[in-house]
Amino acid sequence: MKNTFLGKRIMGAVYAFRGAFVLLKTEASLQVQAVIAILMTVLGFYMEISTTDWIFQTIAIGLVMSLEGANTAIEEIADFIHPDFHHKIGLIKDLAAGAVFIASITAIIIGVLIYIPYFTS
Ligand SMILES: Nc1ncnc2c1ncn2[C@@H]1O[C@H](COP(=O)(O)OP(=O)(O)OP(=O)(O)O)[C@@H](O)[C@H]1O
Repeated sequence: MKNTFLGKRIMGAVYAFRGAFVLLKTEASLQVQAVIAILMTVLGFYMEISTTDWIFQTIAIGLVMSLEGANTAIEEIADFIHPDFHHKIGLIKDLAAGAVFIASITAIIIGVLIYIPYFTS
């Protein structure tokens, strides 16, 4: 079963699920983002936002959390290949963190654009 096409896809999903679980269990910034995601979901139900708004909110949450996961993987690779201080490693980590920062600003703007009409009507 493990060497069949379907078996390999299932095992890939299991490994990916394990990675997501490790991220949630160990990464403080991802835990904070998960709490914010839950709060925004509760707010979405409370304000009864539209399906389109749910789509944008879900994409914004997924974008930030998945980029945070990629950022963590990049940090792990950087520490593995060069555990000592090096300006290139610093730059690589800053660039990866910068990507999460851009996604976070985007998510905040999306959130403001979604909820302003609900709070002002
Ligand atoms: N080996 C290194 N060489 C040079 N600069 C580094 C190195 N490690 C970290 N830095 C600098 O410190 C910053 C923080 O790095 P760190 O690995 O502690 O990530 P972090 O932002 O604290 O993320 P996390 O809390 O998820 O580990 C980097 O963005 C980089 O500027």
